[in-house]
Amino acid sequence: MGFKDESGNEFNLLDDISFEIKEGVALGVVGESGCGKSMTSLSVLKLLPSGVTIQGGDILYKGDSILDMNQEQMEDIRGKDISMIFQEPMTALNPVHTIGFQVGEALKVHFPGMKNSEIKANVLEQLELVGIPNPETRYYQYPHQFSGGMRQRVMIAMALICNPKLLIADEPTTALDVTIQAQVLELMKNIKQKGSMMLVTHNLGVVSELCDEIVVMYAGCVVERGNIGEVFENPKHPYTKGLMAAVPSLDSKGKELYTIPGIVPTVKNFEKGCRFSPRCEESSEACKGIKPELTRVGDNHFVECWKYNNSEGSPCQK
Ligand SMILES: Nc1ncnc2c1ncn2[C@@H]1O[C@H](COP(=O)(O)OP(=O)(O)OP(=O)(O)O)[C@@H](O)[C@H]1O
Repeated sequence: MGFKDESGNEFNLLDDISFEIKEGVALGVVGESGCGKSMTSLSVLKLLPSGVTIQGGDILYKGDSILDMNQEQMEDIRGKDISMIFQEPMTALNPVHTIGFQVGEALKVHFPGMKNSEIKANVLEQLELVGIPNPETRYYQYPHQFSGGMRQRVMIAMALICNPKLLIADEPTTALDVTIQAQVLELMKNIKQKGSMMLVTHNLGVVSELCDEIVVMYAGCVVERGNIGEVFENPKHPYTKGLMAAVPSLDSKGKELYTIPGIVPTVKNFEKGCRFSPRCEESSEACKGIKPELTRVGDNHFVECWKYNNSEGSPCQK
């Protein structure tokens, strides 16, 4: 996936992204800001910002290519089969429509035969399920009458109203304060029982609580992915190890918190070889020049690092 700058130069924002979300599985996508998490999740629903295009590869939903789908087919899938929760509920909600209208809109679009009374009953049930008190009253209220946490619950109700097979949640708790975050996470845990989930977050703690599998992204690439237990117990990529070491814990109280040296490069400054090598404490000459391939290092555990590329692993079958 790439874009052209003002001078017409083309840049690859995402490269060689490969992963699968199986039915009933919650996948966490982590990485620092600017690593490409949001671009990856937006591409699943073809909601990329203008100027950013997908130039190769494929995105399959139940075996069908999303990239080959036309506008009408995409509209049929969005909100019904695959739905999305965004970081900022206020920007995603329309201030001039009631909450009831907005939550029920997807039902009207996807189930045109559904009676208004049925739509309302479904909306009230959904508002109740996501923990909004007094749904009968709240149904007729507007977004500005809701707190940040309640607005996020409305967003979740909107995303779930058609019982999607896959829910994509991009930093669903970032804009909320800590106590509300905990409540929304609890809600997400319940949602997880109902289908597949792709959870985009900076927060490894959230991933460990909610997810079955993890994808670690760095500078537009997947650098490690696999089963959550395996990756957390035995992280292989120096970047994953760095992210884990940077999580504060009770043991680290009073000690200086580890930070990964340097910053994520912008797309114009990606290294030719391993993109993490300039920040990597384990890098060697082998890391410069050619990008490593994603390599299998366990049953469901893959890593893109020269340390494993030639010796311990075998190339991943994409
Ligand atoms: N509209 C755009 N046009 C071109 N490049 C963009 C655009 N939006 C984002 N980018 C670039 O794409 C790359 C990936 O950004 P993305 O938002 O996917 O990262 P992220 O990991 O989700 O970050 P965050 O956690 O801050 O949301 C970054 O280098 C960013 O600068």
